[in-house]
Amino acid sequence: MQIKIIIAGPRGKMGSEAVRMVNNEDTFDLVACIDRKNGGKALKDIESLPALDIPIYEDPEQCFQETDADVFIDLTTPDVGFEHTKLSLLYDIRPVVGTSGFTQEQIEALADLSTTHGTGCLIAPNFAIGAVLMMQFAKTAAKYLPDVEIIEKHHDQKLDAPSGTAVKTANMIQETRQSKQQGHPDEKETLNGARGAETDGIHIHSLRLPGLIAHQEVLFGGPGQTLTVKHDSYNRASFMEGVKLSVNKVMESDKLIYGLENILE
Ligand SMILES: NC(=O)C1=CN([C@@H]2O[C@H](COP(=O)(O)OP(=O)(O)OC[C@H]3O[C@@H](n4cnc5c(N)ncnc54)[C@H](OP(=O)(O)O)[C@@H]3O)[C@@H](O)[C@H]2O)C=CC1
Ligand SMILES: O=C(O)C1=N[C@H](C(=O)O)C[C@H](O)C1
Repeated sequence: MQIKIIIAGPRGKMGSEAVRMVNNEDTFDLVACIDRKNGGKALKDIESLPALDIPIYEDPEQCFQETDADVFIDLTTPDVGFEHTKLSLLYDIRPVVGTSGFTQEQIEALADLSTTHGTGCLIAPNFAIGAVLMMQFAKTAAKYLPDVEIIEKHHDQKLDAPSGTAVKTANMIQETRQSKQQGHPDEKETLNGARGAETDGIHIHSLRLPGLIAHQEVLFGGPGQTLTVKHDSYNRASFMEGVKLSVNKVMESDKLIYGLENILE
């Protein structure tokens, strides 16, 4: 069976990689794109993209209304991605969302909409299989070594901090770790932010530098020992196996799935 796909953000770093991946998959058909143009070149003039003989929409609602599609892939920005995903569910087109930076409330709202419509939806904070394994190993380690800090490092064009991966890692750690405040009870920051962001006592430090792609270390400490679980993405192709798997799996789902670990066999 052919899976008909819409992509939003086709000229972006991830979106352009997804366009190439979909074009190279025999069972996937790219049927439309949502692209705001943003005063830049037309999609057809972007050398790194394959020739696209499909409708390109600026208005997402018009795209969902007029396009016969099975799956919608969003790789845009947090605010826009949330609106796109809502609309896609309203039109019963299954979203696969890589866009990060959604709040917990937004994810819950999308889960409700997905269930009400019986339309599958997959939100993956990280599509790289290695990153998912890193999160799972961290979840296991936290059971035995509950003192943990997360360092995530990304390219300097990233809009959201902390990364979706870091937030998801903290959530997964909370599933096995007893709630605790870490560090000295009397510790004080002499420079605001020195101890990073904090959720349930877990500190998250976000680094942004040119040259980086997507990297994370989860550090655990116990008496006389530390353990580091680390993952690096060196290019955006690292995410594409996960996008492929998500497109196939969302076709079989009638509710929202949050995290690639829930579809890995
Ligand atoms: N889940 C995962 O594994 C991964 C997730 N991500 C996430 O994916 C998202 C995209 O990342 P990345 O590709 O690096 O970012 P880019 O900035 O390269 O791409 C984002 C694209 O979204 C487009 N866009 C912005 N606003 C709109 C709009 N109103 N309508 C249509 N398109 C719009 C931009 O268009 P324009 O060019 O005109 O500004 C741009 O092309 C981010 O949220 C990132 O965190 C990234 C990597 C992996
Ligand atoms: O913006 C990125 O690049 C990435 N964003 C995702 C996140 O916020 O975790 C996934 C990956 O880290 C790359």
